[in-house]
Amino acid sequence: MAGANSGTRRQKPNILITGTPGTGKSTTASALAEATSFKHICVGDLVKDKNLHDGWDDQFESHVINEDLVVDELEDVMEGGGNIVDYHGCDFFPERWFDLVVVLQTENSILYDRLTRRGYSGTKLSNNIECEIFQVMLEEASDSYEEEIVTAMQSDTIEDIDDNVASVTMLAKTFVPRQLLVSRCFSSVTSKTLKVGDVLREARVFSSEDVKGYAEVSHDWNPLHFDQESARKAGFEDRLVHGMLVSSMFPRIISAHFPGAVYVSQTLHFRSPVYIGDDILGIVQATTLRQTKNKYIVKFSTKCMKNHSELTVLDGEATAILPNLEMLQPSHTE
Ligand SMILES: Nc1ncnc2c1ncn2[C@@H]1O[C@H](COP(=O)(O)OP(=O)(O)OP(=O)(O)O)[C@@H](O)[C@H]1O
Repeated sequence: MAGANSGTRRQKPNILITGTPGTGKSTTASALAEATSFKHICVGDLVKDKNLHDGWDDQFESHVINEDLVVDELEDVMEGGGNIVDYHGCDFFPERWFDLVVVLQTENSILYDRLTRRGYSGTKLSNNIECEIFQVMLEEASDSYEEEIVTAMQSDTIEDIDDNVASVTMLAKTFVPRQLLVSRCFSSVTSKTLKVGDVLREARVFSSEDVKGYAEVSHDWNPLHFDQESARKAGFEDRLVHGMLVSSMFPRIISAHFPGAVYVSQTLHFRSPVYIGDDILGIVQATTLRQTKNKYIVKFSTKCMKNHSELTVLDGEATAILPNLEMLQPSHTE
């Protein structure tokens, strides 16, 4: 599955919203489409409108979807990116289509009431409730896509919808095309849940333009970053990326996952040089969580490694205040 959608040239991500019927896929997808200006594709409607089915199933009271016709119908539009696809299944879509797969989940009694209100009863009702109890959709998504792009989100209340839309919008807006990031990943950690041990990761390759841009704002024009000869004379293999620029991966990773995070401190040890063009993996792991009145103070171990080796180039510790963690379940408190 590795590298399933590498090589894609889309500039905007494709997002799949999946889950058991009634978990709020259409509601969430349409709010998300409004927030992002992405296109909302409701596969159920598409199947009906374009006759992409093999007839009606009396037992399940729904059309028998023709998966091949659906894939053919959507292939071109998915290539362009910027799509939000909503469907209660996900294993037949080509893996390369999606950059983020959101599995909505709803507490069983809430889902039971919602489906009953929609007229579900008998086998249809019990099948769907069982599907939710056994987390069938999460398992299908986990089996079909890379772990890093699959995220489960609770969808019990209207506030959950708002939170989920805000989180996914943030991820969509910070999407970096594959040709710029070697292994961009959406973490399964969401802005609503965090526990000790959770890890956030993101990869980045720093270019000459990045180094020049950093020098322009920092006024650090050290020749080691711009002149190969100077870098070699100083004992390096090539031009260096500013260490502080590399370390900027940490606040970027934390704030991308926890919008509104207030960065309090960061220690840094520069262990090994980073050269322009190196593929760097930033790793941030929650090590302690402390709850105060209405916010959480979280310590993270922070590390950058060369992506294809075990070499640590930079490490340290960060502390941040996270204001929006209503569902946080602290495993450890200080
Ligand atoms: N998080 C939520 N909080 C409150 N109500 C919700 C939530 N999610 C969905 N609902 C309500 O549940 C009903 C079903 O929602 P929706 O149609 O979005 O679900 P769905 O997962 O797309 O279902 P289907 O797969 O059958 O199309 C709607 O009346 C919607 O308003």
